[in-house]
Amino acid sequence: MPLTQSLYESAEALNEEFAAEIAEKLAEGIAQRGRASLMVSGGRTPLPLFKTLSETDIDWASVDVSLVDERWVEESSDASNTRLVKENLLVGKASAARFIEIKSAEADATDAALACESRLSAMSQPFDVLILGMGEDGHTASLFPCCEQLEDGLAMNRGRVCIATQPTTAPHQRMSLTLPAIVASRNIYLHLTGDKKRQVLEDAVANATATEKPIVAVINAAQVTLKWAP
Ligand SMILES: O=C(O)C(O)[C@@H](O)[C@H](O)[C@H](O)COP(=O)(O)O
Repeated sequence: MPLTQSLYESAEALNEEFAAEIAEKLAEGIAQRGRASLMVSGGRTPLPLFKTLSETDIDWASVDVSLVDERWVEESSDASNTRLVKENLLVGKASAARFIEIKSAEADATDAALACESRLSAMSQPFDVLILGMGEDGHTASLFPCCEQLEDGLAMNRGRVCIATQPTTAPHQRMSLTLPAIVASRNIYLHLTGDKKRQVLEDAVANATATEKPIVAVINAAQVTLKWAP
């Protein structure tokens, strides 16, 4: 599948145009199906986009928001993607959106995966807009090249929407959407900033297998739009 590339001169330009495009796709979903779904990634890259989106005119009361992946930590932790989203996206105009929690009280995310799938099933699926990030090791969502659960995460025929993963090269157990749940989404974006990540992506697409660099699994299976700025 081809990777559509939207390259911007600055992160500010990217945020403005990307937020407007997300607004348009969510409005389409609401017009056609009554509600729309927005799946976001955590990490540092989306922070300025969250701020722009939170002030964008969208019928937020008709939007369900959740996470592509979560670190299995308390919401009070700085590493919590839930906290990041609640403090930076679900504020201002976007505070009217409904947030579907990925994290729950179980100590081990493995014991929480089926209940998490059931909460996500309340959202309009396939997801209208899904935004991925990527690590410099080629992981996306919490599908890490090093994790034992990668085969399960990439399997297209096991009927799973999310699984627990345990990276060995990054902290925290995770909950992650699986490849089939990601690639079923209506509009899939890969949001990257900086030359280094663009180089990692180019090298991965040219030279790596899906298990070596899981971002390749997504690009091979779906139409993905890269949103990149320096
Ligand atoms: O919770 C997470 O860790 C993610 O959702 C993860 O997949 C992230 O998108 C990449 O690790 C990039 O992270 P940065 O944006 O911080 O570089």
